[in-house]
Amino acid sequence: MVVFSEDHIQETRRRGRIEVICGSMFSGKTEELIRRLKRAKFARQRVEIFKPAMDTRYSEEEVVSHDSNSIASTPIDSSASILLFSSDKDVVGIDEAQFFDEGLIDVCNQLADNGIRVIVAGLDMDFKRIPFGPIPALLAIADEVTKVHAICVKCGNLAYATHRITKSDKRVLLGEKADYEPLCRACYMESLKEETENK
Ligand SMILES: Nc1ncnc2c1ncn2[C@@H]1O[C@H](COP(=O)(O)OP(=O)(O)O)[C@@H](O)[C@H]1O
Ligand SMILES: Cc1cn([C@H]2C[C@H](O)[C@@H](COP(=O)(O)O)O2)c(=O)[nH]c1=O
Ligand SMILES: [Zn+2]
Repeated sequence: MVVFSEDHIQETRRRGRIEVICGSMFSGKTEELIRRLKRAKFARQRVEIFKPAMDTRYSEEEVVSHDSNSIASTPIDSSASILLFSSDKDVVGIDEAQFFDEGLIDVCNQLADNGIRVIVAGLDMDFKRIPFGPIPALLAIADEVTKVHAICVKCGNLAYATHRITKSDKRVLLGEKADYEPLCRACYMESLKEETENK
């Protein structure tokens, strides 16, 4: 029996489905999204990538990973715009999906129902570990879910949450290593305890 580690059918045959890549910050969500989208392009699929226009962290136009991998994208303000730009596409990628409105759930379903492969990447939880924006509902309706993990910067175990270093209670705060760190559950709890003690 021959076992392929990659399901190549996704890259060559037009078949509607929703794939969600989730995890903490630095877990490799964007790299995995870019990897799948670049492979789809090699397979001559018509690909479009969207990101929230407010995510200007590394670039206004491109989707960029923490390791500087990048791919051209279309920044948009509202999930409804995705439908306008996607009718002639085979594959649609969406990064930083946690920042989109709840309409994204219906948009992804409509695209997949129309035969488009939809690949969504986003944070599953905010810095307080509360499920983030439309991601929990997208996980529910997805055909396939991939949870990726960063390395806990305190102990080297697998990280599962994002700890905010910067003092701010706002839910949305763009940032990277100076503002956030990926931690395992035990180190996350320890950090919260230290913060309470130092108040
Ligand atoms: N603690 C960490 N654990 C794993 N990767 C890390 C860590 N800190 C920095 N990185 C870098 O982040 C990259 C993943 O970046 P990216 O795909 O943009 O993640 P995400 O989109 O999940 O935030 C890794 O390839 C690695 O180079
Ligand atoms: C946890 C958390 C994160 N953010 C912001 C910080 C970054 O700009 C993005 C996440 O980017 P990544 O590709 O997953 O590294 O989200 C936020 O606004 N609020 C939060 O609670
Ligand atoms: Zn740890």
